[in-house]
Amino acid sequence: MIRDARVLRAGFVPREVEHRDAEVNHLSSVLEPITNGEPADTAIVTGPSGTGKTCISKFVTERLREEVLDVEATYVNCWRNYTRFRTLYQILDDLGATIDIHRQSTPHDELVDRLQQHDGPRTVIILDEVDQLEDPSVIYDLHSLPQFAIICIANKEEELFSRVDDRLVSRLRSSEHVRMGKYHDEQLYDILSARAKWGLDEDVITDDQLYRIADAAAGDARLAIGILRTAAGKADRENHERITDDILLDAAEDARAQIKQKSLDSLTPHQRVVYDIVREHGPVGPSEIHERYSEAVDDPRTKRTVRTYLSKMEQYNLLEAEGTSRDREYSLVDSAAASPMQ
Ligand SMILES: Nc1ncnc2c1ncn2[C@@H]1O[C@H](COP(=O)(O)OP(=O)(O)OP(=O)(O)O)[C@@H](O)[C@H]1O
Repeated sequence: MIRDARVLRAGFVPREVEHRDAEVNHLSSVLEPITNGEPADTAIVTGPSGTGKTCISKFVTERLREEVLDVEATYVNCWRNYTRFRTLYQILDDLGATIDIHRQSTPHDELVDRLQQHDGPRTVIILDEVDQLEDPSVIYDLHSLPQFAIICIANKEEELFSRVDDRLVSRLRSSEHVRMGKYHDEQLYDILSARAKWGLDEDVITDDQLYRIADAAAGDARLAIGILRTAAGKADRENHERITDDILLDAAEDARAQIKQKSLDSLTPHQRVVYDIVREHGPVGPSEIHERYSEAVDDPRTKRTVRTYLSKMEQYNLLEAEGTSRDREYSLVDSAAASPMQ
């Protein structure tokens, strides 16, 4: 049943990406100067969850590295490494320059100095989930170092810009911006079909079933591939020769639950407190959320930061908001109401 399980994993970067030629070309052209040893502009890649931001950024960087010898790449998930220190440390660690850095005592400036002194090949730094940085000034640190080309990935540009100071906003506004929209069903079908071709034995799933997955995933390639993976896994475990319609129905629910759990596990401790407040008191407005949150934690972040937490959780389908910006209220997403598998 399963020919190559890697192809069905969430983080897999395929040899060919589907339907993103314009975005691939745009991003490649922004990074192109580093292939001649020149500094490149910072690129900002935005779009909803599952639109291929990470995949396309890694794909383009890998292709560059295939073309020229002296380009390196490093990837940091800023949601996981949400402090300035951790992001800088992660990059230095990837470059092999963390020996004698003490996790607690080394000042930030020294980490930045180290990066500045780095005299290895030019390096593309992918800052994924960059809108999750508690202190976005790390973008400024990196932006000013010519030996690094930066790709900043975020869901919404406003969220990124609202949290950085003016000098950085003006620099970022003049950066190259690659926007990714949700996929149409046909596009998702093509993405799924390529994965099924490489990952599964022949005739394990029908075209009609692939279309139904595409439809249920509503533009989100992460969910679409998750449904395919879950269905194939179950069919394989139960020794079916094909993916049955019943398996497919359950797979949509299971894949959503898995993605939700992963998103919950990604929340920072402060975000988790905010999520729990909405769970217990929703529907609830941002002011009340902030009040309750400030009482619950020792060093509360600003209202603006908590608003970005709420927006992120909305993007990741953990929370939903109702009302206009004045009377907006948040509650937990009702998973049962998600677009069902037909
Ligand atoms: N155009 C594409 N061609 C082939 N596979 C794709 C394409 N776009 C996305 N994928 C696949 O879909 C999955 C989700 O994509 P990706 O992680 O890049 O989304 P994202 O926009 O970064 O989402 P998030 O904001 O949730 O991190 C990955 O497995 C990726 O390989």
